[in-house]
Amino acid sequence: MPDAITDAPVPEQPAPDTVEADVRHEFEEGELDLPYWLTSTEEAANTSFGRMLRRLPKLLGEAWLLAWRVDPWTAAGLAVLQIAAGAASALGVISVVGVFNGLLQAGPTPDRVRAAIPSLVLLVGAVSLRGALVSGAAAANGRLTPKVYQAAQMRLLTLTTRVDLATFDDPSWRDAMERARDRGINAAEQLVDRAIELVTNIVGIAAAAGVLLVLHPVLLPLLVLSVLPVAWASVRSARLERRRVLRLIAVWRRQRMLFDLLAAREPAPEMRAFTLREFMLAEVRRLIAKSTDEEIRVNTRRVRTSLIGTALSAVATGVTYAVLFWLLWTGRMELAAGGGAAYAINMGIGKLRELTLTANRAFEMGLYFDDFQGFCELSRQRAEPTPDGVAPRSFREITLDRVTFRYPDADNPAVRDISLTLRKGEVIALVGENGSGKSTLAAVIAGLYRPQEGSVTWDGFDVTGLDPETLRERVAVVMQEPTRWPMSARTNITIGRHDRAVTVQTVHEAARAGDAHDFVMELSRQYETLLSRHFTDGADLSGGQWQRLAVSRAFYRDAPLLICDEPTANLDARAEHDVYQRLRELAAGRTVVLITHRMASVRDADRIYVLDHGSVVEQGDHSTLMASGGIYSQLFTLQASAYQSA
Ligand SMILES: Nc1ncnc2c1ncn2[C@@H]1O[C@H](COP(=O)(O)OP(=O)(O)OP(=O)(O)O)[C@@H](O)[C@H]1O
Repeated sequence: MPDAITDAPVPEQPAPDTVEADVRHEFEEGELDLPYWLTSTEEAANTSFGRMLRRLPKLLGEAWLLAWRVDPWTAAGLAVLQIAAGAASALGVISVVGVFNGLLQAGPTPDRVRAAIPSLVLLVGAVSLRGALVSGAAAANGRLTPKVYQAAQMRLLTLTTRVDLATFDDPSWRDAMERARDRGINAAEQLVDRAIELVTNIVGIAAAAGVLLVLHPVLLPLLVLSVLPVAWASVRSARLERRRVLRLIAVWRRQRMLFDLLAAREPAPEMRAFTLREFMLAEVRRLIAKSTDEEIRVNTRRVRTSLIGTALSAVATGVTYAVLFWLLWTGRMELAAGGGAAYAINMGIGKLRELTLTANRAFEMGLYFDDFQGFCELSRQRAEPTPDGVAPRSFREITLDRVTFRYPDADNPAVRDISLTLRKGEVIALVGENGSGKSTLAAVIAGLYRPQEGSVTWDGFDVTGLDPETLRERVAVVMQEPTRWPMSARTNITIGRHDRAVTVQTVHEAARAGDAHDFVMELSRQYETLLSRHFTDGADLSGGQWQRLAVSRAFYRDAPLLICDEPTANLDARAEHDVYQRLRELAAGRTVVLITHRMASVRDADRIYVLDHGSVVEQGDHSTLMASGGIYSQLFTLQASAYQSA
């Protein structure tokens, strides 16, 4: 989208429509025709068939295991009912053949009817029994599949929330997550169904095949042959659809992102202010057109494939019946047996088609369930290690020794070779230009990212040996872009220590410390006001008010290490002054890491680290750094002079 526009080559003195054409050209290539970021999924689509066939039994087993874990009694009941239904339908086939045998045998008609009656009674019994069993199975299924869906959803969320933070910046993991979420969860549910259906079909076919084998062995392979083209067509069709999904998954993601942007409250003002409506709609239209074209193309190919399969199958069925007639013609088979055989062939073809369709659906769902399982496995590999060590309740010293951290897929480290020490009761400031690595370093200190090189120690304990959750229990963070939790004002504060019993006094204290109390009291339901305009009676706050709530949340957390990433960027001058005043009070006995671009706020810090391109280039207190005449003194003087001249 916009990046494609900026990257587009612009001729020196272009005619306006030449630029338009270039831009459009660049634009169109970006999404579908040049999907370098889709290469891996393309490969998956190409290589998945053989692998998938080999994996299918295992996947069916895994889906079944999921169902078994969720509700073993219902799962077992369902399996028994479905298999019994298959057996009843097999009995039906055999009894119909018996009816034919009776009716077509030699002798007077009343004798023939009499001979057919026992089989007819058996047939009625088998059909009724099958009906009852199928209803029972449907009831069990209705109970089981929602639970499987729920279990799959919970597994996905549990694993997603357990991966380490850096994994969220890995696009391949995000793609895998989208695929697992979009289709994988459904596939888990459906695969359980398909696994059972497959068994039922196989029982039914075994009956038809048994009958044919007894009547004449040559009929069975012919029967199989007549269904093979349909099977081929179904599998090919599933692969085409799967390839479409893989090709378009990133386009759909983008489409959904744009859809959310167009429908969400937050970007709505800017969308109007910049008159972006047509621009954005055009982009959505373009993406929809791309995916619709692809869908039509694939649908046409699927229909063509199905037509070829059906035509070939019709020819093979014709051959089967021709062979049957030949057997009757040449006296190799009795007429009575011929009637039964014709019925068994008809039934067999129907059952085999059902089996093919079920197997195909199982195959298709297996592909998506494979995605789901693959994502679960990937997330397990990326799960944060949870060593047994417990972080000390408080600490005297946190030391970073030659720490380097690189985001996934990034060319350069965001912080490199950094050594520093934070002592209890100190206020440490991190300053530097945009992108110099301050937030990343703060996240490393907070235990949110694990550095690839170097070590972080708390009172000499290497954090790699400590359970990260216990470490974070000791840290309070005011994020640069605090999350606007769509919950009440009270919860927005108490979520900072959600497991602590809430008292009015502690909530008010934290809110006062973060300068949030006064405006919260002005809300329609004060602390109980829902902070989301998406719901009736919900309220929204200004950027500064949200920031004050975030500061209050951090105060409420009451942790020995407080990390503030530009806590006052949206605050007015008075609120900023008050917050810093309280931060200084709070710092007594605690450690504060402060990131800010407002140089006046850091002059009282015990130590200031100046970052540039991920490295510490200067350090010391305010007067030392001013005296050295480096970046810090330049930035400070620049800001001070701006105020003085104003
Ligand atoms: N999630 C991420 N994935 C990949 N790269 C990132 C990510 N976050 C930051 N970076 C990159 O890491 C570098 C350091 O970013 P960081 O946010 O730490 O800088 P900063 O000094 O806090 O900037 P600012 O003053 O603008 O907040 C930048 O080059 C940035 O592009």
